[in-house]
Amino acid sequence: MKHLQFNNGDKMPALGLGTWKSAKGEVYEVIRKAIEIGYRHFDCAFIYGNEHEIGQAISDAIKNNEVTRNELWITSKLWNNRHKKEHIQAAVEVTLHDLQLDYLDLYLIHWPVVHKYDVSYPENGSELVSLNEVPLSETWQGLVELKEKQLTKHIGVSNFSIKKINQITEKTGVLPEVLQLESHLFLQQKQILSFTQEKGIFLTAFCPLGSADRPASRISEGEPKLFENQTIIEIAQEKQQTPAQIMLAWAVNRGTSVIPKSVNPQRLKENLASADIELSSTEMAKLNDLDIHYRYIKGDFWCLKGSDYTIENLWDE
Ligand SMILES: NC(=O)C1=CN([C@@H]2O[C@H](COP(=O)(O)OP(=O)(O)OC[C@H]3O[C@@H](n4cnc5c(N)ncnc54)[C@H](OP(=O)(O)O)[C@@H]3O)[C@@H](O)[C@H]2O)C=CC1
Ligand SMILES: O=C1CO[C@H](CO)[C@@H](O)[C@@H]1O
Repeated sequence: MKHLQFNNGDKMPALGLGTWKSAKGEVYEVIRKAIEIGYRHFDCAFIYGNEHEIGQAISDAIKNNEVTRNELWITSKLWNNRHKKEHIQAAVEVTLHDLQLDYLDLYLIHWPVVHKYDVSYPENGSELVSLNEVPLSETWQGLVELKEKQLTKHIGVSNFSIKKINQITEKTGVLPEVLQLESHLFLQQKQILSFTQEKGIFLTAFCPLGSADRPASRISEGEPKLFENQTIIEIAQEKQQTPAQIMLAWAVNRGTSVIPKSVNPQRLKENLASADIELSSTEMAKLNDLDIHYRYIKGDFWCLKGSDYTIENLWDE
């Protein structure tokens, strides 16, 4: 498995398993199967509501000598209602308890958005808290301290713009090690990728297959579908691979890590195998031309009337 190597020698496997929407009652078997077929990188989050079951699967696989803790790369994320400095350590401790781990490999700030403490999903602007009140640099400093306490080996951010990364870095003097964001052939994030490469930040691509199983409320009518794209289909046919494998191989071939979600044993295998597919410079050039800057996870659900969050200041575009 290709990997991204950190300054201290730690290696993040280039292809990991996404776990958003992997349902309780189902995800235990999925994780056991994934470990059996060779997955070593798992992308989790408190808000996915399934860390307890994932933890049980990891713990059982370790007890059963199928894998060691050292061989695994486990990411989790701080939810938006725990951004205040006094809440951060307790939040990671809940995640560590649920995952049955002593440390995470990577902990991320999930969104540059703050909710009130008892609000998981805000329904109106009064349930959101301004970044002027709880600045991202305060939350980032909290993650820096978690790393110092060895509760996580690496720290990073998710859904952050270049401007927000610069802000937290200037305030704390500490650069994120990883930026996780939506990236796929229709949203290639070329400017952010060059910024991160210049700074030595690794990029992890989420929704690499277009996230077709998102909640219906987050699907826009007539949105472009990666699986219907002719260039992807033709390259897949020529190489005798599947379209999903071409989408994932593109992400790995351009030096990012990528975290497709699946609960289907056949697709788990297919996706894992894509990390070893080499694409020629001609194939990469054709795929690089498919960018249409189309975002599936729009973030408009945070931009509620009565709050100061807007699409413009969320993405800084
Ligand atoms: N930081 C953040 O804010 C976010 C992080 N994420 C992370 O990224 C992960 C991936 O993103 P996600 O939104 O799940 O979407 P993906 O782009 O990974 O797509 C998942 C969908 O694709 C299907 N699928 C998987 N493999 C194949 C295949 N080989 N062929 C055809 N269909 C396939 C899955 O179905 P099936 O399961 O039935 O195989 C599911 O319906 C998440 O699970 C989560 O861990 C996602 C969104 C936001
Ligand atoms: O990671 C993600 C998927 O689930 C979350 C909660 O619904 C999303 O908001 C987020 O983008």
